[in-house]
Amino acid sequence: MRRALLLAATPGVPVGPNPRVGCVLLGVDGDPVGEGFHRGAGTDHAEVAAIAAAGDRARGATAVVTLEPCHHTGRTGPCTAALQTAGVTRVVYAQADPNRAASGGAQALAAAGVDVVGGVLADEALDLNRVWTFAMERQRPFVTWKFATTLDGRSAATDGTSRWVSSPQSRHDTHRLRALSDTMLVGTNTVAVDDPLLTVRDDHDVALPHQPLRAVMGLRDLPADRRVFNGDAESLRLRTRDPHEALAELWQHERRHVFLEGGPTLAAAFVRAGLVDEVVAYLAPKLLGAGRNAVADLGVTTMVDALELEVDDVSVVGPDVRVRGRI
Ligand SMILES: NC(=O)C1=CN([C@@H]2O[C@H](COP(=O)(O)OP(=O)(O)OC[C@H]3O[C@@H](n4cnc5c(N)ncnc54)[C@H](OP(=O)(O)O)[C@@H]3O)[C@@H](O)[C@H]2O)C=CC1
Ligand SMILES: Nc1c(N[C@@H]2O[C@H](COP(=O)(O)O)[C@@H](O)[C@H]2O)[nH]c(=O)[nH]c1=O
Repeated sequence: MRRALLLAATPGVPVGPNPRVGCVLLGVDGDPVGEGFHRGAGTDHAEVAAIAAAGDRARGATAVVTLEPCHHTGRTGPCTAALQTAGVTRVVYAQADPNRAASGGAQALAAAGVDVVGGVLADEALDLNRVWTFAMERQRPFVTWKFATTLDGRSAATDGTSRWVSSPQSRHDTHRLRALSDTMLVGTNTVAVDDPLLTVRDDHDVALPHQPLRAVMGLRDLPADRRVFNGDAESLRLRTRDPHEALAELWQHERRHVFLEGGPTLAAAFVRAGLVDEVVAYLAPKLLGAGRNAVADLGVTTMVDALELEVDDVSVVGPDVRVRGRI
């Protein structure tokens, strides 16, 4: 299972809405005879890739897989059928499939006479697909709200400028985090004021080959020549002010992880709706004294009602401090 977990964690995969999955096939004498991992929606599932690698040696084999084998036809066929056709007689999996559409594989295999064991290193498998699992259980994308603020809690100066609050090191770090998501999200006013690109770029400011969707939320019309609508990545207008509606639409587009980059108005709307699942704040050692608050009104009027973060990481990034936590 540790080998299967390593395969699942292969960097750069999967591309698209699917989880990371790895599989090792052990032949009748217990030696590995094939292995595989999932590369992204529409490509072979890990079990099918491992079976292809094992060939005839899959007959009588044990499949060790990080996620319960799927039992549905999506873009590809059910792994339960592929395992049985290949003659696999035992299946050991880590995490039960939280995807309602694809679950039931363990039960189906057991009913067909396959020896099935679940839950082996389940926590490690879950950790690998933390965001995807959350999204599947809630049937909506996981939301990370990231913002950069001065020490006195400002995200822009009074004239609207915010380039830059955080240091180059922090901004490189942000691009690393952007790359982990499948959707960038900002409000219409950030597009109007900042004209952001919202792409994922490397340390030399070059766009990476795979880009998240760039979503802009709000009702107003925006000029077509804003950079967020250029051809560097896909763009989407979410013509709503309702965070639930926006996430539902993104879910329809098979989005699992939204990276909300502001501004303060949109961020407040998501916080008030209880739809921020992770906060990443970069605190820059700068003072503005006036300007835009890092987040707009949250309806909190007294200290005991302050929203508190359960902090799981505090790191120094260049001259800034990065705080990560859950509300
Ligand atoms: N330091 C940082 O990390 C960041 C700083 N900034 C700075 O923040 C400023 C822009 O922030 P801000 O003005 O708050 O803009 P936002 O990007 O939050 O956009 C606000 C607009 O979004 C639309 N909207 C969508 N959903 C809602 C909702 N639920 N409630 C209210 N409005 C909604 C409204 O416009 P509509 O009429 O179209 O519906 C609203 O005017 C700029 O100065 C920018 O530089 C921005 C991002 C990050
Ligand atoms: N000002 C500010 C941030 N602002 C966010 O980054 C967007 C610009 O993205 P791009 O055009 O792709 O570089 C901007 O519109 C806003 O959403 N981010 C930060 O890490 N640090 C900062 O100081």
